[in-house]
Amino acid sequence: MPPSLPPYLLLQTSPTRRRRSLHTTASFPAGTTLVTFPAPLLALPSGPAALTTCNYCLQTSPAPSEGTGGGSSSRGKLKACTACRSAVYCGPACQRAHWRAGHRGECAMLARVRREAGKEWLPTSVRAVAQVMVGLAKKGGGGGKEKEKEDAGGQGLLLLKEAFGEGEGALEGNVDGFRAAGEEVWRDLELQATAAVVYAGLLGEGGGVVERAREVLCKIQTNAFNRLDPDAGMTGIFLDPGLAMINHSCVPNAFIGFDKRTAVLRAARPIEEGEEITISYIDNNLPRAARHEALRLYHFTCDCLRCKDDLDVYEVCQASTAIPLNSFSLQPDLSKLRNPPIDRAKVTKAEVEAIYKKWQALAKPEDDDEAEHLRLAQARWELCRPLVEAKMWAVEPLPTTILELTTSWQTSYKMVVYALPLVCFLATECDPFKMVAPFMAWRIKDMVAAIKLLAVTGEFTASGALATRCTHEGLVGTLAMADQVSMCEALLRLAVHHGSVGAAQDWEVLKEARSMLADLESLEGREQESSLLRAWARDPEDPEGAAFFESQVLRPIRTLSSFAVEILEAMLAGKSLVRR
Ligand SMILES: C[S@@+](CC[C@H](N)C(=O)[O-])C[C@H]1O[C@@H](n2cnc3c(N)ncnc32)[C@H](O)[C@@H]1O
Repeated sequence: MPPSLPPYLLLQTSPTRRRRSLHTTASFPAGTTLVTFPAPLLALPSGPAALTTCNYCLQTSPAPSEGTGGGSSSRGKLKACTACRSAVYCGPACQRAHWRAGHRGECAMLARVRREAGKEWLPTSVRAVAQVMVGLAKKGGGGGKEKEKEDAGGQGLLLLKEAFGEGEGALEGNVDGFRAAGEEVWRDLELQATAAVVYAGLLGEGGGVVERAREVLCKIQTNAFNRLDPDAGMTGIFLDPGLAMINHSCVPNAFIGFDKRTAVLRAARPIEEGEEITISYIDNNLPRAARHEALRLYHFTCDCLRCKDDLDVYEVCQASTAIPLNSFSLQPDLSKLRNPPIDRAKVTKAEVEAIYKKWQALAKPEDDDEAEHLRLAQARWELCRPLVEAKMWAVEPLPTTILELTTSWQTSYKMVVYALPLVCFLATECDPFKMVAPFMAWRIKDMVAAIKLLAVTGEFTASGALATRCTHEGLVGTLAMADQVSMCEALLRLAVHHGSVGAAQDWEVLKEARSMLADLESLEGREQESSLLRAWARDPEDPEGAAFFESQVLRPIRTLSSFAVEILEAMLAGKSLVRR
């Protein structure tokens, strides 16, 4: 039993290809933190990010500044290890902790690679395999196993040997699956394994050391998680033998978040006693063929309910036990989540698969050329037309098409005002159906994006500049009439409440939301509005608070959201922008 697992999660072993799985011995409400994994076997920033991300806590920092010319180099606020200069840290505490957690074993190797091969960093998988191989090559302390257990490093070494060994506690490697995946895949693994062995200085060991390293790589590919950071995107890999016992489902009951060097497993919906804990290894909202393609790396065919019955995102949402959590959200109309107003007759699932394939095949512009990006957005929107006709806004690739456009408009002088209806649309018509639990990070991120846009449009409204920056009279009129400060306060209360459940307490987005809320609460002359919103946040059924939220927040957000499609049609399909 991996030591990182608590007693209320039972490891079960069956002879099927799924082998081991984790089951609960108790029930848990949605949002419960089930386990934290603070001491991974491997936690690495990705490739070159080793020079811009603290190698221990994995926090990124501003762009590197020039070295000081002495024995150590300074990279922004990060300081490099003076010996290898290939691992950087945000402070001495992280540097010391990383030394104990594994840098002790790789420092000399990284220094040699820099000296002899001129490489400042290694590809993530190569560095990971080299780290493991160096660890496995260690003979252990002079005092034997018992002595090894006594010190923290020894404990880590024992776990490493167990995970990458052959015994019962060994990680699944799917080696036969990788071998059967074809010559190209197998050869590529060999190249990476060879590089790791060479860099680790173990080539002379003989005895099938490259073969051994390839098996290590197979285990890492099967069990390490891409450390997905909602702010910075992908930032490296994370492997814990306990976390690695959790199987995949496209309708998972749990999800992983990352907080610096710790992975946190939380319940995505209420979980019953005895249920298997599952997470999604991939973006589970893609159409089935795309999901199965993404899962090929794991060498199994998913037979979850979503796959068996080919359920789309709306069918999954309709059956979700997390729906009631939306009473306190921007989509409190629970009947809409249970009976979405879509027209399935307009597009078949096979057509959705075909749309997704063509959408993926569209070439992305290589630079920032605005015209090229617009052409791509137009082509994507045209491909998604059957989904638009069916009003299936939450079915990929439509929400991603809208999200990418919104993200680029947010920072565009010309388009920023139009980004607001789009982000309101995402937060009400796409996100709640795709991610039913309101504490999911992407739902919170879109709400915070709406708050920031409201702050921008609020300034334009106050200065009278709005009408000159926007030709959509409905949008101008709605913003002129809206109490944009109360809208911001309500969104902030939602973000802070749900962010505190589903994310790390020092998640940047959450910290920012907390500080913006404190600023708004201290504004003079808004005592009445604030008190009504506080009442609604305490109890979403509070009659006065709920009425205020409905009329001053939800109604304008729905109106803004209702402009999104005509704005998209005008900007992407050349239709006129309706003036009202
Ligand atoms: C991270 S491990 C999960 C633990 C694994 N079951 C074990 O016994 O070590 C990932 C591997 O587990 C298996 N697996 C995970 N989810 C599965 C599923 N839904 N159906 C079948 N096999 C699955 C696959 O072999 C996959 O490559």
